Amino acid sequence: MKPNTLIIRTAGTNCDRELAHAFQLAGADTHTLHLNELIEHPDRLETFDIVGFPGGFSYGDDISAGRIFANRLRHRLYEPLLAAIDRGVPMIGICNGFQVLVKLGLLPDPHASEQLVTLADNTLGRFIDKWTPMAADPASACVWTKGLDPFDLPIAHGEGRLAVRNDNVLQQLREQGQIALRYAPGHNPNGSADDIAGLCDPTGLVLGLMPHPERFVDPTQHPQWTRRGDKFLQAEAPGLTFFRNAVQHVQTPTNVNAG
Ligand SMILES: NC(=O)CC[C@H](N)C(=O)O
Repeated sequence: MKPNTLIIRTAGTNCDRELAHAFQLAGADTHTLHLNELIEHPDRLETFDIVGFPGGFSYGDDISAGRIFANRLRHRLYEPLLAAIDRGVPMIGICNGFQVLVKLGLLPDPHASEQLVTLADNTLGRFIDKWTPMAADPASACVWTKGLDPFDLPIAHGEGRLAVRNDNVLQQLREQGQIALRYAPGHNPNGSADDIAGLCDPTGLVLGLMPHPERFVDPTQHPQWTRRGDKFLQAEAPGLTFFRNAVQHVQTPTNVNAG
């Protein structure tokens, strides 16, 4: 079966088509819905196997990036989103989507009573757009990052500095295998605590990350593809691995609660 993937967009979203393309390459069907439509018909969430929150500048990054999108979800759709996670639905928030997931409270722990982490202005104080080396933590529970060797992905953000409420929170994230992705040592582009590039929830189903895996689903999207040799060209692009992992996860019957 082809998993049915929901992509939620709103005013200022700009990566929804790339995200749909990536999911389609990985073997999923995709439907892109405007947030207003989903708020009117929250039961539509029940028909999807995977959910994606794309990047962009939702509501012009007003107040802070992702805040308005997150508040609308928090007040109108939080329960249906929790129910989807309980059903075993993997979710990914990329860049602005990650900012939405942490400000909404789905990450790092959907049952926490307060916001535990945030994404603040880059330490350089400006938007940064560049290919960046990083690695997935093999000990992480994350379903999206399984089997990835160290790789490069493009980053493109102004507010990507992950800040944690206190050291206990960071310790817990480490112990629970929630640090899914880290920038390579010496390549932290934004000042994130512990070089964190991506976090998952304790179940490993929900991933948020600042880099853009949907922009590296074919080896020739890499700036050095002409110099990296045949092996590089024949291998699956690492960005695509994220989406294939999620598709395979929901195609495995024991991972999904029909409930
Ligand atoms: N590419 C993105 O999603 C950018 C996110 C957000 N607008 C920022 O600048 O931080």
